[in-house]
Amino acid sequence: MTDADLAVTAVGAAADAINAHVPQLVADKFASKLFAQDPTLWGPAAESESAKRLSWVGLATSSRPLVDQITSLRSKFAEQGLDHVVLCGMGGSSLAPEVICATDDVPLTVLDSSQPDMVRAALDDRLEQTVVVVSSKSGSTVETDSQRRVYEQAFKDAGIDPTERIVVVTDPGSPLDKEARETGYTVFNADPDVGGRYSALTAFGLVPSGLAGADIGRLLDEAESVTVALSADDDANPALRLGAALGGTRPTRDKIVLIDAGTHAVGFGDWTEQLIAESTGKDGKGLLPVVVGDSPTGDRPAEGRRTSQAGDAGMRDESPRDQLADELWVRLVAPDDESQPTGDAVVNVGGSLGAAMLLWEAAVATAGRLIGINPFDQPDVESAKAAARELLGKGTGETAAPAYTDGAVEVRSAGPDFLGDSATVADALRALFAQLPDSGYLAVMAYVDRIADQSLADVRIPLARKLNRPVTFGFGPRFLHSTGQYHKGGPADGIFLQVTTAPTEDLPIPGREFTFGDFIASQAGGDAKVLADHGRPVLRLNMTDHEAGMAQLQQAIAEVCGA
Ligand SMILES: O=P(O)(O)OC[C@H]1O[C@](O)(CO)[C@@H](O)[C@@H]1O
Repeated sequence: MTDADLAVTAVGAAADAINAHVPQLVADKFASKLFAQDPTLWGPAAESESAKRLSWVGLATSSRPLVDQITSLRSKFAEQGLDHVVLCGMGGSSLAPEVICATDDVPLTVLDSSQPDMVRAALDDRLEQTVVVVSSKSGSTVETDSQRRVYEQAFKDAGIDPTERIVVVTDPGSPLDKEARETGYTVFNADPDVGGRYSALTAFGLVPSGLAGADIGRLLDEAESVTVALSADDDANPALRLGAALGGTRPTRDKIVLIDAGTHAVGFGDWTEQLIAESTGKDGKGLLPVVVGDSPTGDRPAEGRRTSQAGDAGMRDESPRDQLADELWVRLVAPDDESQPTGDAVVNVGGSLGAAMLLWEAAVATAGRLIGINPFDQPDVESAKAAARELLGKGTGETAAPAYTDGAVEVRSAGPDFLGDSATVADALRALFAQLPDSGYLAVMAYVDRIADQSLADVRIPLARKLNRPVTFGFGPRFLHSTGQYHKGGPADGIFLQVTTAPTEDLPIPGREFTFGDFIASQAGGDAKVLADHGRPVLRLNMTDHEAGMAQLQQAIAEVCGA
């Protein structure tokens, strides 16, 4: 099925879900009501939130004035030789620009971390030519505020006026909005009636991307070209079809494996991951995105290959395997790919980037209705932030002594006491894996420098093969703003492997009584505590020496997975 610029082609249980649900969605006029911003579509409990979270349906038009504003600002910076754009932002404030720029092959440094070495590497990179975009809808995200503080200090130390180098994107009236205007920064206010994970076509997606040189006008054209198709009460509507496949399979297939099957959109799975996980993972329900494709975040295998044999052989970076009974495979294909998917429950999705972003936003909103949740709130994210703040108040991120230390790796558990008589890292891994429910998943959460240690993401592959269950990999604290909601609010069947490390060198945060090292440790400690409070098993491995610890971890995984 193709429409202009979009293709949603399904087979097996995915096709059955489409046939079962799309006619009713059409009869209910869901699509036209969605694009008319009807807040009642997800039930009375969701109405107050959805009433202020639906402007994204019209951004292809309403964001148009931004294009010239951003393009002229880019020209002004270019005249000054400022050609290195750094984006400070988390989750919905950075994931879309990362994909937009990687796909347009324009350079953008995405600093979405509190890991001291990663922050320092960004600070040390071409400051003289650097423009920093500080993006935060709420204006209160501590990672972003901390990144802003160190860049302000770095510019001042270099004799550079920060107001000439820092551009702020935030909601009107946010704490950041007020402070930025008082300070004299260039400020773009984003549409307040769009949530972070739906903000790709707002100033949050467009300002960093446009300043970096991406063709943001084309992006809006692409979204505009499919708005009629996506708002049509019609069986061919690609958003209704994809939404039904995502949220309407019976028996439920709630593990959504996102496979790079030749899409031109680099790292698209990372952006979709937050949209799916944070929108649906709540009330003990939801869809778990499992990204197995290329990604600028380092999920790309070490050799950096882009392949497109995914989907046919099962998955790009795993040996051919049978589809699990609770998996839906979504193959992200090239825009002109009209191949038919094969398998038990597979959907091919293709289209230009702008069109695909609007498609997925509408599809997840559709899936949310079928699953019976509010796709626009994130009720469990705050709990981890509060736990992190509590630990910071105690001056450190660590709460408990290690159960034991194996070489350069401190071993701790949180939640159920599952370590037993374990004495090594390999023993601890086996003990954690023994906690995996039949319907469960393993989430690997690595609070490390995601650029320097990007190859760590490859551990997902042997672990998935060994466990024959979905395995996700996320760099911390970035995943806290993406899949973190699902881990806490979704089905309670995850087991968690948390990796933390000693930074090469810590980094103070100007005006704060804690360092980046304290902060990231408290984020990891806080998240582990909240997961434990939800009764989830967490294995916490802390590298007291980074290189030695990482080598030990790789060796232990190889031993346990029988490599
Ligand atoms: O743009 P902000 O307000 O800094 O929030 C960043 C991210 O953190 C969250 O609020 C929670 O994880 C996301 O929904 C959001 O995209």
